[in-house]
Amino acid sequence: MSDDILLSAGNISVRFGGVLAVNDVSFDVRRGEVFTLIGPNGAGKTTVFNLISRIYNPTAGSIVFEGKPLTTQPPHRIAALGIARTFQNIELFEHASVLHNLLIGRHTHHRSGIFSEMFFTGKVRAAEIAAREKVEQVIDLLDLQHHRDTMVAGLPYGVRKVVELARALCTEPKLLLLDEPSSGLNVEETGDMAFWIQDIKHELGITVLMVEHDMTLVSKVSDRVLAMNRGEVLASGTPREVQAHPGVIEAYPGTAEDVSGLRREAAR
Ligand SMILES: Nc1ncnc2c1ncn2[C@@H]1O[C@H](COP(=O)(O)OP(=O)(O)OP(=O)(O)O)[C@@H](O)[C@H]1O
Repeated sequence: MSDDILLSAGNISVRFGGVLAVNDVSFDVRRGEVFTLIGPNGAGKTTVFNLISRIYNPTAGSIVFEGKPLTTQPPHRIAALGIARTFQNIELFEHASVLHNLLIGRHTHHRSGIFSEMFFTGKVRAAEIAAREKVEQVIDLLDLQHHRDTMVAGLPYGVRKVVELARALCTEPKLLLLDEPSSGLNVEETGDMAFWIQDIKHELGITVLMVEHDMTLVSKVSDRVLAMNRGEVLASGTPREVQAHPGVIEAYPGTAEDVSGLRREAAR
């Protein structure tokens, strides 16, 4: 596997009873890029995400991360390997402040041994200082200073999405999985989200693998796109190439709006 490939999925399939949710799908995610999975509802995008986070096991195929097989790793090792994710439905501690959520997020992924923690050794102190510094850096990057001491439950939905993104970044991932970052956001908030994703790529150099429906966001931030339908790969390439692909436009029978959105983006 070439050095510039961070994650490689080879001929992966997943079957749930009679449903072949993912059927012989292969793709590579290059270091430093934003790679996006698109496709109509039920295409298999979330299942691919859940394979990478080790929530599911593939029925067939392999996933390799930094040259090592990922599918032999237990789910709790994923964060330590350098993979962080956000969820379609935000998962944060509602009754803790933004700062605490970020510190907890950081802490659960960077544990020292029980002995060092009990005696608060130099190593633990250094880790605590590093955690604080990282959290402050992320608060600055995502412009969350104003909300740092606010309880998550009291924040508007759009800000909570940014906090969830911040929590994932505090673990200093090599690969960030974003599950529908624009879901529930209005147009202006989606524009802000595009801006944060670009900053994460350019300023932190983090590779992003995203599932997203909003084609404006997809076109703005993605280097490459993989379109899926009914568990299979329909097309892959730049956002423009994929959106102009006849099979992709055909696969969006849902609403006229979806299709015209795709055509509009492809024509830009
Ligand atoms: N745990 C499960 N058990 C049984 N079937 C499942 C499970 N997870 C997903 N599926 C099925 O697998 C197929 C792919 O679903 P998946 O959620 O991956 O699609 P998706 O592209 O993420 O869709 P959406 O855009 O609606 O989130 C669907 O037919 C779905 O019903």
